[in-house]
Amino acid sequence: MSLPSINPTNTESWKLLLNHYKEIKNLAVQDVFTKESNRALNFTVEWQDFYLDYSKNRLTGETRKLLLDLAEEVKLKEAIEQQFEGKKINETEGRAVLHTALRDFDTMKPEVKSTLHKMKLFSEEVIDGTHKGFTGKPITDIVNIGIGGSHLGPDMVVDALKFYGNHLKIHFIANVDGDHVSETLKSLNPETTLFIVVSKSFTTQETLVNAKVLKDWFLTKAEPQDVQKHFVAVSVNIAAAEAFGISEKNIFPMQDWVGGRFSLWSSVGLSICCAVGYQNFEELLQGAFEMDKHFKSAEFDQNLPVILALISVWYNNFFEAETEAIVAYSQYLNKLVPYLQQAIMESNGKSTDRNGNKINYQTGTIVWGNVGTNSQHAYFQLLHQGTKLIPTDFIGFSESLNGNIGNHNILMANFFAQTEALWAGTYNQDVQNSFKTFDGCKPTNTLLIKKLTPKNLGSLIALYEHKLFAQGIIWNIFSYDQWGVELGKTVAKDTLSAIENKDSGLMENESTQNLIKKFLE
Ligand SMILES: O=P(O)(O)OC[C@H]1O[C@H](O)[C@H](O)[C@@H](O)[C@@H]1O
Repeated sequence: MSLPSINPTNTESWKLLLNHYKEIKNLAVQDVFTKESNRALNFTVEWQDFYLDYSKNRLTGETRKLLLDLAEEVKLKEAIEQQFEGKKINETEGRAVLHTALRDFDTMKPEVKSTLHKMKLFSEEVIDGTHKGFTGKPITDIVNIGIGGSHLGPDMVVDALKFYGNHLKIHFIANVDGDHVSETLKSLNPETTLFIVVSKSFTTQETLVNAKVLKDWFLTKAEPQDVQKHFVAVSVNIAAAEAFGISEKNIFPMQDWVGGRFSLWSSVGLSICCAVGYQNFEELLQGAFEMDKHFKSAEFDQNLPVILALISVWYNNFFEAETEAIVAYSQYLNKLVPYLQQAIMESNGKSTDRNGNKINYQTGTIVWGNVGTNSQHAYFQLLHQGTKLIPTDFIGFSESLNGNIGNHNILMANFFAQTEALWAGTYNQDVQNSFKTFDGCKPTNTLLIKKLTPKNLGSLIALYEHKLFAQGIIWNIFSYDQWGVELGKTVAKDTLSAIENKDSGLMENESTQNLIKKFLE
């Protein structure tokens, strides 16, 4: 059974939404809070430690109803079921999409269970010092070598859960930039460093090149037989990892039904496990599992990922907003946006529909942002008074982790103040100075979460995973392939031969030829 393929613009609800949009697009809706009783509570969803207030949006009860109808008409419910049932919904690659199976503690697949067990035993030995380096010293540093999904997820989570961390220092090498590799090596001692080579395919150029550079560096101080104590791999491609010189017992398997950008829950999360301990890693998974159950079973009008997806479609396809910002008021979530950029933009950056036809409406949004309050002093001017509409998600936590209540109160005062200022602007105020006039009506979703725990982080990540999937279904695209990335990789092989052979003529394009010539000078 394949995913339903329905052009959203042909649905009845889309047509009604178009008319409805015309009616409300120019309304200054700031005063909905005085006009509608219980506006805030009517547009709020409370679930476990999460409180989503989406009342500061340019939508009414009618908008919500029509958007919910749209979700029904494109058969979102059926699509969700197909994903969780393991149907091959990644049709262009003929694969199921089951990152949710990695955290399904009710019916865990045996291969998932055994990999988790292997991760637990290994990480415990590294943390407690039982696992020794080639000179008998315990491990102090871990280097995760991987790129894209084999880097962004672990890097983000290790940083986000720093509070729960132990003595191990985790480093990440993704870029093939040799300067970065050299800078990282400066602080490392081969006797006490563990390298985790993470590549689902074990064919990614950057990762294989970096892994070889690091192995060569290691072998300047150690003997070939010492490699097994210092190099482990995470991959679907066991044979390629073995060919690199890592023995099977040191390879942590993963499955092809786990997409790279959704793989932090798999053995790709080994560096997370080592950084915060297996128990915290399992809680991260538990949090995601809770969100999975919510996504699967909650009515759409109470369903966090579905609500966020529909609001985003409303701005993207009707208001023609091209981008959306995500601003987390927690320094621990410094790397959330780069992580979400891959998850969201690699998934929904598509212009062919599920029937293989060119699409004539907008799909994937451009996602950007940073942490608050830093963002306020950088680009918030554009949110407040620029000409573009930029719907923004605000993510904040009621409790801080280290105390320091004074700072936390100020942080959160800014968090609340911004959504209010963006919404209200100077509406209804007698401002004589046009430069100091703020239109307001700038939409925001506020996600207030009790505390940054591993479990809540797991739920938060899964929330965005499901949001992007729901959007992909509405847009009638395949969210789980990434053919666009492949072309660049192929061309890079040609440019590398042009560079290595010192022959810019190997390239067809005149501009590229000239640039390579200049580079070779
Ligand atoms: O894990 P690997 O096979 O090395 O792949 C790493 C990355 O490669 C490409 O960039 C893909 O587009 C990503 O989705 C993937 O995460």
